[in-house]
Amino acid sequence: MARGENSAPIISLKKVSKVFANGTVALKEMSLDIKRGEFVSLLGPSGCGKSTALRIIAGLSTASSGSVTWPEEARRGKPAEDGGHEISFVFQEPTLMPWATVFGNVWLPLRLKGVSKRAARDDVIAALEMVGLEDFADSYPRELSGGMKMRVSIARALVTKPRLLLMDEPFAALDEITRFKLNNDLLHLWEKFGWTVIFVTHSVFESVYLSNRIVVMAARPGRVVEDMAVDAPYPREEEFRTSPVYNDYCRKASNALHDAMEASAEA
Ligand SMILES: Nc1ncnc2c1ncn2[C@@H]1O[C@H](COP(=O)(O)OP(=O)(O)OP(=O)(O)O)[C@@H](O)[C@H]1O
Repeated sequence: MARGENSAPIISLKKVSKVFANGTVALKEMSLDIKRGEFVSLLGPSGCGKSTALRIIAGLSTASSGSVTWPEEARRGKPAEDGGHEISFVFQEPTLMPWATVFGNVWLPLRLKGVSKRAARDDVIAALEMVGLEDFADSYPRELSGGMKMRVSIARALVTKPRLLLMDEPFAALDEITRFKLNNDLLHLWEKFGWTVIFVTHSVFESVYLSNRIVVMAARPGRVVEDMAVDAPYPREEEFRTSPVYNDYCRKASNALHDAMEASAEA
């Protein structure tokens, strides 16, 4: 079956609202179905609720109203153990433990599940190989560049073999060359392993390059204003960045973002 087609959504948000204690309406009636294998970007101006939506999906925050369900799991009759839903989260900052080696940092999620260092070894090395850092297992974070630290953070997210990868502006703090390189590496991994990815970004260019679907959001209150497919084949390599089809999608996404910002300013 082609990715994302003819299957129950992996996660379904129905009219999800989030009102913080100070009265801020971070999300208003957000509905979103994500299917297995999709690479979905949440694109929108600052404050439109992208991170809030991701945190609710991850179970790090709860909705004030509306529902968050996992229809595919329910259909398989196999809810995730301990409500875990096989999710991993990558934040904008690598958030590595400075006193631990690269190996120790990547081992952490398994260690928290009670997996010993010896038992975790193969999985940790496999995750480091995925991000090209297998030779740096004994290095400390201070010895690594910004891009390498982010790779460690990604390896730490991958070591538990998640089905859903949530990424909150993971490359925003990196220089453009490193960002492009990590974009390519992430796409290669996604194509190989078939995860589902929800990727938060401010960048039109990054969202078009990576995703097969872009959900554009507006602020005050945070809401979905456009849901557009990026119907360009993978693998996408550097030539895609200079192709007419890429430019067309960037223009479309840029117009949608512009409209979203106007809608946010008017609100
Ligand atoms: N804990 C909180 N208490 C009160 N308001 C909050 C809290 N967290 C977020 N907000 C507000 O909710 C709105 C949505 O925030 P959120 O961080 O989800 O937006 P975002 O689209 O991810 O923004 P950015 O792109 O700047 O990271 C903003 O107005 C923000 O100030």
